[in-house]
Amino acid sequence: MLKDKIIGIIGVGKMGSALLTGLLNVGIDKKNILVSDAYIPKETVEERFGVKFLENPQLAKESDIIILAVQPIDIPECLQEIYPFIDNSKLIISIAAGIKVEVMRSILKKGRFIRVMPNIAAIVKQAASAIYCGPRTTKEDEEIAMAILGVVGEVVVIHNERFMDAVTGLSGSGPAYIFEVIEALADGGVKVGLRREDALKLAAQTVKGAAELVLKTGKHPAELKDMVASPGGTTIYGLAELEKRGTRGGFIEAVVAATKRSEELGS
Ligand SMILES: NC(=O)C1=CN([C@@H]2O[C@H](COP(=O)(O)OP(=O)(O)OC[C@H]3O[C@@H](n4cnc5c(N)ncnc54)[C@H](O)[C@@H]3O)[C@@H](O)[C@H]2O)C=CC1
Ligand SMILES: O=C(O)[C@@H]1CCC=N1
Repeated sequence: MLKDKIIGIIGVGKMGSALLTGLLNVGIDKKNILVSDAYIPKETVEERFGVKFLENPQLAKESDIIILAVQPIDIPECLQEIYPFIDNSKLIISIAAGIKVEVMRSILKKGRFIRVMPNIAAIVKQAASAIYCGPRTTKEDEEIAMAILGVVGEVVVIHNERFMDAVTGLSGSGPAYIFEVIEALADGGVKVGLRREDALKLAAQTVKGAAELVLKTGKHPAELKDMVASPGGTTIYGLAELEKRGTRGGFIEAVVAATKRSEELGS
């Protein structure tokens, strides 16, 4: 389905380059991918990825699918640049936090829009992504977005755009929360005498293993937690410390705050 389309990626920073690498890794022909970036030099991009580098307007003209992978603040300028080359045959997929389909539509007037939210684990093909298909998109458009995001991880479809901000607060920003957890667990390990490298490996693998258990068993996390905590054992003492410090409430409020910020970015 993607093989006969020209895919243009605007912005090849952290997320744009992860998507580009994912597409190349599943065998999309380099000739069918175009990229642009306002700051990363053409030579650097062409040498690193072997794909054609164009300015934004030319990229928009030549692409069937345009992926916007710039910061939210840069979206309006990008859209102004590509405006003359957008007609209803173009599918525009934005990964920008907060930017609503209607905002893009109001600038470009034409085109079909899909708003998506992947996360940084796209770099290792373990992203948790959500997609929202705007009005006038087709079933094929949805399948295309699923296929593109699918090259970097798991994808869910969201049917109400309002919840894209919630996705952003949870899984879009979420890896950063978990990196702090991993760092803190490793620090704890170092405090009780482990070597830093061992502590970090054990902490990261612990998070990965716990996540796999939730995903593969389908059990509620509380049930899995109970499987770890033996009566009068070590785990319940650790958990009691987390409860004293309101750790669970902290994570809940982190998601709420990031969701609100996503809403602000879009207003
Ligand atoms: N970093 C993350 O974990 C995630 C980021 N996002 C979203 O992805 C988007 C990109 O984020 P990152 O890749 O982290 O940012 P980044 O800063 O690494 O990359 C953005 C790229 O856009 C380029 N750029 C800026 N203005 C441009 C223009 N007018 N034309 C062409 N290129 C331009 C920059 O030179 C840069 O290379 C943002 O909108 C962000 O909200 C979504 C999910 C996760
Ligand atoms: O922090 C941000 O705004 C972006 C969106 C989700 C993850 N990073």
